Amino acid sequence: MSLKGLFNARWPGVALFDLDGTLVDSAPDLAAAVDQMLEHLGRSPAGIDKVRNWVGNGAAILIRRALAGQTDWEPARPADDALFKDALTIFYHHYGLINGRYSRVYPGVEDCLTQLRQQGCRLAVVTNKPEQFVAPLLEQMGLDHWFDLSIGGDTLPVKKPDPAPLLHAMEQLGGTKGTSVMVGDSAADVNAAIAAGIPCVAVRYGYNFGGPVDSLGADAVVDSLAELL
Ligand SMILES: O=C(O)COP(=O)(O)O
Ligand SMILES: [Mg+2]
Repeated sequence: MSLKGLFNARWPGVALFDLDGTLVDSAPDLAAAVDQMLEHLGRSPAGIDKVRNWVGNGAAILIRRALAGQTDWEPARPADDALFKDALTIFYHHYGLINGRYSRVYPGVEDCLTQLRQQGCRLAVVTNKPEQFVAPLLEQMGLDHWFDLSIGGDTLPVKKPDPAPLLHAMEQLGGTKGTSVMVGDSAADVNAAIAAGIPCVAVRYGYNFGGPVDSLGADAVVDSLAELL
């Protein structure tokens, strides 16, 4: 189905948006906090180009990847448990201080959210980012007022690619599988949507590292959220 057909058949319904790499380019803040954590542990900084590729499966996997200096995507290699816990605590501290400072809303996002709301669509953020960082980032980016609900990576016992966060958000907003759409940037988003039985639009500009976004199996792939309108 074409992008237009996909949306026309579902609107006004429920749109579930991934956060990092879809609505907001948060990699500069995540990279700064990861590098501060690594320096604290006496290690060399990883830099934004590596860190960007480690985002999308939640903070714990981001930190496991950073400790392993991973250049491949799967699986996150196990790290010494005590070291991992320390690293995660240090990362949370630094990210809490820096969250939103260098992050930017992607072009096309404001227009897309404005128009979807005007059409009566209900909107939720469904992210793997830990919940405590979600509201502060949305507020700082001026995006909080668009969303009826946000689900973080630790809001439920499971996170994307498990379908539960998507289904939970959809049900909370009174949506059905026939009237809901997921919009994301990574394999976690597309696989969660497939498992939930709802269509997924993927953006090309985000952080997916598992290969080209076009081969993830999304129902549509766009270069900007403006294309959804
Ligand atoms: O891994 C993360 O913390 C980012 O999560 P998101 O891409 O699901 O917003
Ligand atoms: Mg993402």
